This record gives sequence, C-alpha cells and structure tokens, in this order.
Amino acid sequence: MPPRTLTVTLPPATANRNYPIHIGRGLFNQTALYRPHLISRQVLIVTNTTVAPLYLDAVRSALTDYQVNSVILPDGEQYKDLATWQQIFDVLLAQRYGRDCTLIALGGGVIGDMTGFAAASYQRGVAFIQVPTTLLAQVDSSVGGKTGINHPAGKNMIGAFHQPAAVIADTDTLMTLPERELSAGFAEVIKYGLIRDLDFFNWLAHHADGLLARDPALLATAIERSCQHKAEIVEADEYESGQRALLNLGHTFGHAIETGTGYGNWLHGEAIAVGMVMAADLSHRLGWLTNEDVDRVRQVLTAFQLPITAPLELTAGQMLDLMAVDKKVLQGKLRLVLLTALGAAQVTSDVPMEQLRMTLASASVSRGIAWLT
Ligand SMILES: NC(=O)c1ccc[n+]([C@@H]2O[C@H](COP(=O)([O-])OP(=O)(O)OC[C@H]3O[C@@H](n4cnc5c(N)ncnc54)[C@H](O)[C@@H]3O)[C@@H](O)[C@H]2O)c1
Ligand SMILES: O=C(O)C(=O)C[C@@H](O)[C@H](O)[C@H](O)COP(=O)(O)O
Ligand SMILES: [Zn+2]
Repeated sequence: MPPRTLTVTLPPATANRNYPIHIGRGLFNQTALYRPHLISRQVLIVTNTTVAPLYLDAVRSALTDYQVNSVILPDGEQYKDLATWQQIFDVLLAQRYGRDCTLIALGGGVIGDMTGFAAASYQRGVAFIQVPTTLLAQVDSSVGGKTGINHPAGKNMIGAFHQPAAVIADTDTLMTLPERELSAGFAEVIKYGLIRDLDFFNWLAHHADGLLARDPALLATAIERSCQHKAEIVEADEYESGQRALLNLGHTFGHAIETGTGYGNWLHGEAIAVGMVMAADLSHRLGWLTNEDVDRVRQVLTAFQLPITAPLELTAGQMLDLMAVDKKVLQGKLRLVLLTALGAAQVTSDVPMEQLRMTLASASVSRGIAWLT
C-alpha cells in the first residue's frame, strides 16, 4: 500500500495554514516529510519514557542535518499536567531555542496535546509537527489543533487551538501498541461512524476481528477515513462554534469518568465508549433511537473489546457535578451531543434531568438504582 496524503485546508490568517496528513508505513525516517516544515535548524522532539526507546532514534535519523534535542516526559494521562508540561520550556530555554524553532510531538494523544500547547505558548507561538504513534492519535488527536493539559477538576481545561505544520502517521508503530490501547483508539473511530457515516460504522462492525488483528490494509482504510472526517469538520468549524462539537459525542460523560476516577485509570477511549453508550441511551429515552439501535452501539463497542458500563465508584450526583464543567456548557446549561439516528448527531441543551439521571443509572449494571443517589 503506498502512503496517502490528505490535506487540511484552513483559511489563511497571516500565512498559509494548510497542512498535510501523511499516512503509511515506514514514514518515520523520511527526511523529506519533515524538511518543508522546519523553519530553522532548531528542533525539539518531545516524547515519553515508553515511546523514546522504541522510536526516538528512528526520528532522529531523519534529522541529522538539524540541531536536535529531546525531552522525555513520564508516561501517562496523570502527567498531562502543568508541572510536567513545564519541563518542555526548561529545555527550550536552556538550549536557547528561538521563535523559529520546531517542536515534534512523538507519541500518543497525551504527548501530542502537551507538545502542541507548549508550541502554542513558547514565545507566544512556534511551529510543531505531530508524529502520532497510537491509533487514537493517528485518527483523532494529531489532527485539528486542539492542544492542552488537564486540571485536577477537569479534562483539557487549560489549552489553546494551535494547528500543526504537518502530521506524519507511520502506521508501523501500531504493531507495538498494547491491545488495550488499540481498542481505546477504535472508540474514536467508531465515533465518526456514529456521528456522520453509517456505512463506515457498518464497515467497522464487519471488520472488527481483522482490525483488532492489525491487518495493515484495514487499518490504513480506517485511519484514512477517520482523518478525512476529522479534516472536513475542522475545515468547516475550526474553533468549535458549531458542528465541531459533534466530535465530542460521549465526551461530556467520558471526561467526567476520567476525572472522577483519577486520570489514567480509565483510558480516554474507554471512557468515551461508555459515554457513547450513555449518549445513545439518552437519545433512546428522547425517542430519537430505537432500542435496537442502542443495542447495536453496545454490540459494536463490545466487538472492539471496549467497556459499555460505567465505573461503580461514581454516583450520579458526582457525575453531574463533573459534567457541569464541560466546555460545551453555555450560560450554565449543559449541552450534550446526542444521536438522532445511527450516523447522525446533534447538540442539544434541552436535556430533561430525570431522563439524564435514568441514563446514568442504567449504564451502571451492577449498582443499578442505588447509583441514582
Ligand atoms: N487533541 C485532540 O483532538 C484529542 C483527541 C482525542 C484525544 N485526545 C487526548 O489524547 C489522550 C489519549 O491519547 P492516547 O490514547 O494516544 O493515549 P497516550 O498518549 O497515553 O498513549 C497510550 C499509551 O501507549 C503508549 N504508546 C504510544 N505509542 C506507542 C507505540 N507505538 N507502541 C507502544 N506503546 C505506545 C504511551 O506511552 C501510553 O502508555 C487523552 O489525553 C485525550 O484527552 C486529544
Ligand atoms: O477535535 C475535537 O474537537 C474533539 O472534540 C476530539 C475529541 O476526541 C478530543 O477528545 C478532544 O480533546 C475533546 O475536546 P474538549 O474540548 O472536550 O476537551
Ligand atoms: Zn476524544
């Protein structure tokens, strides 16, 4: 399979902001993919303790003509925080990096979000390249320019929109990804099917076994179609004043689960899988989906080894408190992404509290009604 390149086309602010998404095997060490986006010789690779031993040398080998430094952060969602993020600036300043430097994010979504936010902030904004190494990062987080870090009270609460100069998604990296992480990535892939592409959703259901077995052709198709969806939405609504919010399907619930259970205990994709079941359940309670539709959502997520029930340690009250800090809240009112059919979504602020509480209770199989308190 030859590599594919998609383009994210954005309106120019002061300069051309379009950027390529390269998808394919063996892309890491191709100097030609990096060179057009490097403004000066100063390059900082940001990665973590798991990814560095696997791939840092390969990326460095593409950049022998440059002054390359690296910063290796601790691994985990619990380190997507202010203190860890500051380490990036310590290196940039110690090495006297200027405004024409380029940061490279080598890793999953955590590294991508933190590096992008560092690039948005250092000297008020420098360039960065996304080199995503997880499925989730290749299909979602590396594209679109949402960058940031967590606060103990809420996910991604501190951040900026800052688009990358390029995305280089080397699909060979997925061969070393743990199975649990691969499944978590599929939650965001399934999300595209649920919000805007029923054919893709059905295709994913049909190929679940092959995708989990990492068939390279199937993976390439899933990644390309996901990036196409993300690019189209970001091109239409870069700053989330409208349809970009649909990419948040399951996230109001999921982010509450991640924050409430302690960052890193539930993977982002796992929490979003449960969140999508909750969104589907609530859509059914509003009469928008049939019972069979909701079962189908559960079945497909289960086929990808994803959870479909909520963590037991959170009460509905705690969930609602955590959901109240969601970034989609407007004038103090919760706004949720719900499904009007499989393959179609909308944002609604008219969520009856009683129905929402029923949804929160029903997604917790073991605790049932006690979870309502
Ligand atoms: N900016 C966005 O648009 C956006 C979109 C979705 C998710 N996110 C964020 O992304 C994060 C989740 O990203 P993630 O799922 O990639 O998690 P992650 O970055 O924590 O990576 C998952 C795990 O896999 C390891 N890893 C990475 N690449 C590997 C490889 N090739 N082989 C072996 N191990 C590898 C990592 O070290 C980590 O332990 C969350 O913080 C979420 O909020 C952001
Ligand atoms: O790109 C977007 O827009 C998304 O919402 C993609 C999500 O998968 C991602 O998890 C994002 O970081 C969530 O954004 P947030 O604004 O709810 O923090
Ligand atoms: Zn997400």
